[in-house]
Amino acid sequence: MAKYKLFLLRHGEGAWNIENRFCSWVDQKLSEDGLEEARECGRLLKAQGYHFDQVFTSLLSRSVHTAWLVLEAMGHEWVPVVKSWRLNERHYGALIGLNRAEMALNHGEAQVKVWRRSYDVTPPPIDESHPYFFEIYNDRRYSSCDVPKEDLPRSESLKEVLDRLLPYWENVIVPEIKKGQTVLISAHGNSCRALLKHIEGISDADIVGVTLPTGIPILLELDEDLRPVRPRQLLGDQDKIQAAIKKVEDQGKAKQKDK
Ligand SMILES: O=C(OP(=O)(O)O)[C@H](O)COP(=O)(O)O
Repeated sequence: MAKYKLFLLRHGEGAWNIENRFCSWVDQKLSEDGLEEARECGRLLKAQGYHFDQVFTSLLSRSVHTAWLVLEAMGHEWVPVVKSWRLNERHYGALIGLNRAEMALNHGEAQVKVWRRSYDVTPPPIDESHPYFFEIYNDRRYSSCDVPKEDLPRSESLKEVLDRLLPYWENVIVPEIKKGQTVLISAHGNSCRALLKHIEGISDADIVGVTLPTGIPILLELDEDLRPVRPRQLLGDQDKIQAAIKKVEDQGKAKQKDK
């Protein structure tokens, strides 16, 4: 018997999703399609009769903006939105800004899949010679985190994402859920994958096969210990959802041309 409902959402398409570049901690905005995906997500949730008491986002604009558009489309702009770097996308280190299809040509599709989807492989760290280093670390949003700026990640495996996300999940989000609040987490492909791995107990090997599309709400029905009582549900048209997942998987193919 489900006691709680939890919703996870990867933000709508961002500008660098279109360019097929690793975006990660670079603060790209939603594309026109991404804005519409977020609104459509809100309309769908409203039509299905859902509502939220609390929304959690990362510090990155694309997840915040997605949450705002979802709430606006639901007519629930008043719902509190709480932000933390701990829900940020995985830090892709020195890979940030690189084009996945070009990387697949240079390093092979298998290596790109390891970088993108493996559990415990950490990409090379970003350093001051990287074109986006100062844009990220000089940004004021990282001045008031719960760790000093110097201790923020310079690159992360999915495991390291889970390590920094878990304290926030356990200490901030779980208590809200256990109070009976219906929570939406508007985050990113890999921060949502890390949380799914934890909640669903997905193995290190099987998480490689989990890819999340943009703008599709994921409903988790949980028991009193926050364990799933049935498989996750990706809400919406199932053919479109499968096509959207394939689109994300195909980003790592060498032959793929940018839009
Ligand atoms: O910024 C990113 O994800 P996001 O679009 O969910 O924020 C990453 O670049 C996702 O890349 P990946 O799908 O190769 O893991």
